[in-house]
Amino acid sequence: MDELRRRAAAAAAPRREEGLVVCENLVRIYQTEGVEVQALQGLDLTVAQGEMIAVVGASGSGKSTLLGILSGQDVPTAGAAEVAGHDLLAMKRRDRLSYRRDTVGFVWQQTSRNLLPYLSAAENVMLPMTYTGIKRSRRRARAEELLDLLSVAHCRDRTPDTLSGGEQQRVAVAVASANEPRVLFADEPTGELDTVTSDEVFAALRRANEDLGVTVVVVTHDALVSEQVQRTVRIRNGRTSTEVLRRVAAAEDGVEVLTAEEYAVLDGSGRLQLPSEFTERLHLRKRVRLALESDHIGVWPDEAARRAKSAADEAADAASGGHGTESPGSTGSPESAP
Ligand SMILES: Nc1ncnc2c1ncn2[C@@H]1O[C@H](COP(=O)(O)OP(=O)(O)OP(=O)(O)O)[C@@H](O)[C@H]1O
Repeated sequence: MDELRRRAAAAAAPRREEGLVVCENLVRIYQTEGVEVQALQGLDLTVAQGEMIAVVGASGSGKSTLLGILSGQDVPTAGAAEVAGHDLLAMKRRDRLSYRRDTVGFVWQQTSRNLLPYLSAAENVMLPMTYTGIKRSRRRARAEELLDLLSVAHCRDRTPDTLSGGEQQRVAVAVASANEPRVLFADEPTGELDTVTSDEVFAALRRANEDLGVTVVVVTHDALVSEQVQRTVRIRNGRTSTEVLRRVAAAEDGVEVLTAEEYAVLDGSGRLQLPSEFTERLHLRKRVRLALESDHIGVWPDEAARRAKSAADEAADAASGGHGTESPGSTGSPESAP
């Protein structure tokens, strides 16, 4: 009985993962003209304070939907999302405004969305500080410090139309960092830029992360960005599917090498997505057999499906001259397929 009570209590108050950004089982369903689109289908994501991560995924996988929710512009349909202790599902409208002003900063792909065209770079950076009660002289000093840190001090008195695309995006990072946000979200910040310029913008984001201590989440298609952060999270069909972790390790000869390892993401309910190249190769469909070994879990095709595949392989072999070898353990017939 005590055990049942303990389990019920645990289910009623699930222990949240620790992190500055925590999404658990996040769902976002759009309704348009009676059609339902499940943009996020139970997404889990944790970002630690001080981390800089990249989020990648095919078009339509849900990246922008996720950023819209985390930046306080959109509300999820279900699940849990917390940023720096703010519950994004329960947040009231007024709190949402101050959350967007003080807790998070954003950099969008379209430079025109980041900067006001009739203000100079320094005025653009000072603008978000207007409502914080900081004195004008202090606002100007901070704007200049930020522009200097991000290597765009020379752009201080120029309006955006006189800046290159890369300079505009670096000023945008300064604007997004003006109110000392806890997290900076960037949606394809280098999408419209060439490689060299994109490198400079990435360097500015890294500066914000390392020198200002801001946690950074970048949605990107740019390999230059996704391969330079320590963690890249891939979203597939509205869920986090894999993560690549990069580490510097010492090789036998003492030389430091960068290693990158890909992991599947296991959610709070024990679900994971198997990569399609694995499932297709082993003909894994619908059901699989699992076996617990001392240090890993084995995943095998369903026996009936495996027999059907062997039979299909044999038939293909026979058709091509019958020189193939029988698959080990192949005893079934196509009729036994599921
Ligand atoms: N406002 C909306 N109304 C209806 N459906 C939407 C809306 N916004 C997004 N969607 C749908 O939700 C799914 C996820 O879209 P989302 O824009 O988040 O993907 P994405 O990974 O950011 O794509 P891209 O890389 O092309 O920007 C898509 O099927 C999209 O069509």
